[in-house]
Amino acid sequence: MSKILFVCTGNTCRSPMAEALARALWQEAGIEAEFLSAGLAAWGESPASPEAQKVMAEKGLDLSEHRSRSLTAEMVAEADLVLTMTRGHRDLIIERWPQFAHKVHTLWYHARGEDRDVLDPFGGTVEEYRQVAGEIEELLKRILEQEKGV
Ligand SMILES: N[C@@H](Cc1ccc(OP(=O)(O)O)cc1)C(=O)O
Repeated sequence: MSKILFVCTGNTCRSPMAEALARALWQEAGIEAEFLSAGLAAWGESPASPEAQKVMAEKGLDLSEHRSRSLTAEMVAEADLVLTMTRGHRDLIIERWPQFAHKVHTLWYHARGEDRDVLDPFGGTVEEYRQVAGEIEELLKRILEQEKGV
């Protein structure tokens, strides 16, 4: 079973939403995979931001149990694929652990081959979070289609 790790900065907004959305999409498609998320600058064990929780709840997904975690070498080593929200995140991971460079990509690049970032909604409005969640969901659907060989 493949293991996909999503990485952002704080692990309270983008990567927890990506993790929850991916789990739901893959489950719906009947494809087994394991998902987790972490942050490069995660602070303690913080819950997902209230806006992220709200936007996920609108989609029937529960982020209330989420607690932020810092990315570790072990997490990267154990993942089959590491998808980052920005090129900066990708570059930092590769700088820290060059031996895993082959499996670290941005979400945008892996989904669409484009050098773009999923920008940080931290401090933004719920509508901004909704847009970011929509962007992440579209990119995940593209990856899922590729996995299904569509
Ligand atoms: N800006 C935050 C850190 C932070 C940054 C980004 C952020 O969003 P995400 O979880 O999507 O990286 C969350 C938290 C702070 O000052 O503590």
